[in-house]
Amino acid sequence: MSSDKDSCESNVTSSTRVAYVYNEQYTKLCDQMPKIPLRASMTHSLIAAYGLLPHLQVISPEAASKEDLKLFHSEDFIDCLRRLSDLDDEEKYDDDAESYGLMYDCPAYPGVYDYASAVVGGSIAAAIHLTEGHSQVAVNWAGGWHHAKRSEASGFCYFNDIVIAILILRQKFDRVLYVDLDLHHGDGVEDAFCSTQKVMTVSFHKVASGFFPGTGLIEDIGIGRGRNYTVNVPLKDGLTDEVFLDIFSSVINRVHGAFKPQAVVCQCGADALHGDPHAAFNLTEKAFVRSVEYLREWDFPLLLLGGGGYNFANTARCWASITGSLLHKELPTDIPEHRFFSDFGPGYELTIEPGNQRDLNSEKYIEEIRERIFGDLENVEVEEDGNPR
Ligand SMILES: O=C(/C=C/c1ccccc1NC(=O)c1ccccc1Oc1ccccc1)NO
Ligand SMILES: [Zn+2]
Repeated sequence: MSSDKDSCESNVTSSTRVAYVYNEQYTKLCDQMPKIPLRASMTHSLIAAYGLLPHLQVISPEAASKEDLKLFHSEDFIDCLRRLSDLDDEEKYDDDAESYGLMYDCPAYPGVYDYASAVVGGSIAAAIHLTEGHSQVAVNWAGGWHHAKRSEASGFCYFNDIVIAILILRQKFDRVLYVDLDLHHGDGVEDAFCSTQKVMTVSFHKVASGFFPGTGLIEDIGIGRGRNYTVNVPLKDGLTDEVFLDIFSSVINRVHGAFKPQAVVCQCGADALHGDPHAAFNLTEKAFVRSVEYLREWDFPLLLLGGGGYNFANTARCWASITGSLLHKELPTDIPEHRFFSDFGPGYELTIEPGNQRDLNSEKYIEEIRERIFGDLENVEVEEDGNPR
């Protein structure tokens, strides 16, 4: 029985409610990630400054247990990260560190285990919220670490919260679709599910010689039973909102028709935005907002995660815009006064200017990859009851 609160609250049902992973300690932990200092707080503060919190169902996460982490990661890798995390910086790395990727891009800084297991706990809480039917959409902007492998940290990713969240969704949903919007190929998630028909991974990313991680070529379509259930959309520098949304909508439309997903996970890595130090694509927040709106129209349980994004103000702009769109709230263009207001200069506006780099994605190139992917998807046929034809 709804109380006499204003009407917009009373007709919030599980199908319109948006779950939002947050608590103060969680955000403070995520702020400590050396590559993205304070980004978690900047994102949360902007969402709060736009008055969105009262319309969200805030879910407070607990750190993932070792059992949770073992759903995907090897025990020796987990133990190594735990051990190195407890050392202070002066201690020398043990020689295992390198074999587990815990050097260079993924230093095992003090407390990294607490950060990485907290983030997995956030994505687990969001996934469970969806399997229990409490809401149709759940968001963990601190998650999305798509490069982490079973026994190896990679590309600033320690534990793969996405793979573990998908495994939890699979406990209830027979077919789960994973969509990766990050500038980089979602290799860790693709590797985890490349040989199964139960999870289709679709990654849109930059491919160029020497660009990390170097995988995600159009001819990589999965192996064994999973053949044709991996989709890679390799793109070039200068990508615009229009070209992206055109290839995104046509590919996702075919994926939907062929794979008939019952739940969707979307990684919204914001390093594909104009203004990111990777300086690759010309995208604005509109590419992300419209992509998520497209996925939302199917009205399947939808889990949204963050990921890359190293222009922190633009990343906050993008994820706040998506959050507002999920709530059908038009956010005023002027950034509201809040703790990080000064980071949003010189324009202090929510919208991101499109980049003007030359678009190397010719129409011919886009048509070639679209036709190739459509052809591969012709081989995907699932029965409504989930068995392959
Ligand atoms: O964002 C990523 C991975 C990025 C990455 C992985 C391995 C090696 C290099 C990487 N990228 C960079 O270092 C990189 C390249 C250009 C501009 C900013 C970059 O990141 C940062 C991020 C924060 C601080 C310094 C550098 N995956 O989604
Ligand atoms: Zn990235």
